[in-house]
Amino acid sequence: MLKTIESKYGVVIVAGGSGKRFGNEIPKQFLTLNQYPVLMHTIRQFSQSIEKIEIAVVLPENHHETWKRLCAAYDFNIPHHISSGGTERFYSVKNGLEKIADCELIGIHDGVRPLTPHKLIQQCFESAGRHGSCVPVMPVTDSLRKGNYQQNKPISRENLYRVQTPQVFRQNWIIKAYEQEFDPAFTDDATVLEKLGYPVFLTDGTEKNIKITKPEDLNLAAFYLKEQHT
Ligand SMILES: Nc1ccn([C@@H]2O[C@H](COP(=O)(O)OP(=O)(O)OP(=O)(O)O)[C@@H](O)[C@H]2O)c(=O)n1
Ligand SMILES: C[C@](O)(CO)[C@H](O)COP(=O)(O)O
Repeated sequence: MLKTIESKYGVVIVAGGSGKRFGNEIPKQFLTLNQYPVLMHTIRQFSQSIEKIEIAVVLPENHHETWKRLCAAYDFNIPHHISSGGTERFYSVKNGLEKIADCELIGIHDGVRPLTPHKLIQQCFESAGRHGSCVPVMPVTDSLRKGNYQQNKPISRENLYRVQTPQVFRQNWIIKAYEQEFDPAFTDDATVLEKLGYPVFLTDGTEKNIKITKPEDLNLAAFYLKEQHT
């Protein structure tokens, strides 16, 4: 557990999406993974990593009742604020940020990354405390080609990274960044921050920090959890 002493840390956990690529009627963040809904695993990882962390959870507008029912059914009582998702992840993050009071650092995390290790969460907050921002990444390991099936060419994978969350920032930087107009080039929070010229510091992520995007990812997450307990 990272003890925050006088500093205050917060996290916005975005779970306001509908999960089109997963293709299930109930969005993937509410599906069961090893006895608990995905989103409960995610929230628990943060509450167990950082002492007294303030948590804001963003849910689809039409699923507040679903979440209320799940919290009651699972006796889930980790304190958290709730807000509603927007049409883009950008707007969901913006809504979540409004719920977090004054603090030094804010993390932003995908609700569908339920296996983020405590150590990685702590590493991102510690590093953002030193550098102002911190984003976990994994080096690309496959060979890469750019183009289409008929015409394509190899491109170097040197210095290319896959980006994960939690992405952690000084609160005043990220609040200011999210005051910008939405830009389709905003694919994560680091892209929002750096449009204002703030530096993005990287740290090593982990393969286990998977994002549940398609049904096979839920199976992989279950496999990782089983492995952890054997
Ligand atoms: N308007 C949105 C879109 C996404 N998210 C959240 O951002 C995280 C990463 O997004 P992704 O995996 O793309 O989730 P979905 O948008 O739900 O999936 P899809 O793109 O397949 O529809 C998820 O926790 C998702 O709930 C959100 O809060 N609000
Ligand atoms: C924020 C993110 O998880 C970093 O990899 C990713 O950009 C989310 O992308 P998605 O297209 O919304 O899944």
